[in-house]
Amino acid sequence: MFPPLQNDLIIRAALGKPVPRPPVWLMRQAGRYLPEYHIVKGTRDFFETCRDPEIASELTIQPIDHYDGLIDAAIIFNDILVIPQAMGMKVNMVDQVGPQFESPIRKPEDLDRIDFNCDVSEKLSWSFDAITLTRHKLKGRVPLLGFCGGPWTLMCYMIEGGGSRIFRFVKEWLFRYPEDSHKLLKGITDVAVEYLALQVKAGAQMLQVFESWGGQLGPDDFDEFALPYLRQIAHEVPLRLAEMGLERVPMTIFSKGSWYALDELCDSGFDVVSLDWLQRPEDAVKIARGRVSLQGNLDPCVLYGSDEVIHEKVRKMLKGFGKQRYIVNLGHGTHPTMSADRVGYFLEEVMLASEE
Ligand SMILES: Cc1c2[nH]c(c1CCC(=O)O)Cc1[nH]c(c(CCC(=O)O)c1C)Cc1[nH]c(c(CCC(=O)O)c1C)Cc1[nH]c(c(C)c1CCC(=O)O)C2
Repeated sequence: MFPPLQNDLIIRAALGKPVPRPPVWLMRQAGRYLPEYHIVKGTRDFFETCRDPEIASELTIQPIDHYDGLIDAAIIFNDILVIPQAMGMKVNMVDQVGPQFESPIRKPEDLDRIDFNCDVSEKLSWSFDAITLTRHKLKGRVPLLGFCGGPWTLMCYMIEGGGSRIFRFVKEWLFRYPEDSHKLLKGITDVAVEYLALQVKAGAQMLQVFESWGGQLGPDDFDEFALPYLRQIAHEVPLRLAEMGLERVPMTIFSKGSWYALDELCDSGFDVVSLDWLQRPEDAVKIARGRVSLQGNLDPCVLYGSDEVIHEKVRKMLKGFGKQRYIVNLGHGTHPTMSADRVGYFLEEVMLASEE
């Protein structure tokens, strides 16, 4: 049904199969640092671009064209906040501010407003259409990744109503209303499982869960409020795929700031653990003991640095992780103020270092 895959490096690396060189892609590789992103997006509303399969597929493929041959995966152009939207919440993307929820949930009674039984295939149908169209347009050049937000991270946005510095409201839930917190986290998890499985049905060849606010939790609270739901996702998505008669695909967990949980994340059922730059590659490899593949982890701001610094840091990173069971990436997403040429220089250095 889809064109045959010509580059399966990331799938092989994720599953621990031998690769001639480590694959590379970048979190937020589609977006505002690319001049052509602004041309296509224009003044359109951000979520409108996500919901339009033609535009979403074009934005997804932009970095693949721009860095032709230097990027080994495409990630569907979308956002983690579409799960709260599917569950009935209104979210706007405000220029220079970021996401803003119209009425965040602040008290346990507000859970009555959340649609825990939403019909994912219907509510997010546009997202599946975008994945299917993108798979065709990619013509098998690189695998297409699907994704969703981690339950704890989505709970943060649903309660805080946007970004936050101290996460006062969501932490009040954890420490005052733990049962309601678990009810919400469980509800988000169920939707996430269905959403990920349906992305695979639509054509996604690998999946990543973005638990971007993982590091806001201390180790005990991570074990109570984040880890069990991540485990549930890793366990249930393959079961749901089997029910639908589909083969499982590799799954990655990126829990930013959760360095203390690396050992547990290696046993959580994911194939790949994606790291931020707070961890030394050598230490991560030791802790992982070959249980998973690792992804990451250059500080994205290194891309603001000189040629020499990028050259050195790329080599040090590759030496630390080794070239097998490893996917090259940044430790978090690209920034809008990065230069597309510097991103290109980084990718070229990765290719050179991989062949040394
Ligand atoms: C936390 C989070 C969000 N969204 C996402 C996360 C997890 C990753 C991370 O931790 O960064 C995930 C995401 N968001 C986007 C993608 C697309 C695919 C890709 O990685 O290229 C992905 C994977 C597009 C986007 N998502 C967003 C943009 C910018 C939209 C625009 O203004 O043009 C893009 C390209 C908007 C967004 N979406 C979100 C925020 C906080 C913002 C505002 C960011 C900002 O203003 O700098 C929520």
